[in-house]
Amino acid sequence: MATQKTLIVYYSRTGNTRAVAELIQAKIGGDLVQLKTTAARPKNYRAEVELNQEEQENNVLPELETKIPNFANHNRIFIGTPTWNMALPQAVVSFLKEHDFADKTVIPFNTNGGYGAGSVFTQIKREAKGAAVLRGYSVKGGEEISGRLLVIKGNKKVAVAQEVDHWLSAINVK
Ligand SMILES: Cc1cc2nc3c(=O)[nH]c(=O)nc-3n(C[C@H](O)[C@H](O)[C@H](O)COP(=O)(O)O)c2cc1C
Repeated sequence: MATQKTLIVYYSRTGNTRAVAELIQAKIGGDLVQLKTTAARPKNYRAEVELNQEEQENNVLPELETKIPNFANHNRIFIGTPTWNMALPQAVVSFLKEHDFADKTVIPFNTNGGYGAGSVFTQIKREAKGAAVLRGYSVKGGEEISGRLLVIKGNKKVAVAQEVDHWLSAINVK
């Protein structure tokens, strides 16, 4: 079997999805990349909720500042994303549309405010054309709406690390 070159790409506003990405990297290695948009996002939560909804409704694809020059060299791509308005943040849609996933293995993961992954896994599956998309992992992260930002830390982080281990074993990813 060809050697696996792993990329762990994630989008994260308040650090929860990043925390999961780091747990995955600690477990199996790989290159860790945070997606950032060229234009600064609103700092204010309500303003981000509104801008995001507008972008989703109008299929706006925010330009990404993050470029991954050696993307083609990776055959295994983890994609981490929060749920925004029960769907993907449009920056993650930009990333999916900008890259060629043919013959790659894609492994999605998600954090959310308690309402679940929404459509993020089905959207990733739809956009990552030609990829084998493995079963994703989803966990409750922050609730910025109630002022809870980064919660995947301390004991919760230990528990999430165990769940990540079980998930990776179950999908046979080493
Ligand atoms: C713009 C925006 C929209 C959100 N929409 C949802 C939602 O529809 N459902 C949900 O469960 N959580 C929602 N959340 C909460 C995030 O999914 C949750 O806090 C997640 O852990 C944030 O990940 P991060 O810390 O990596 O940014 C939303 C957060 C933001 C900022």
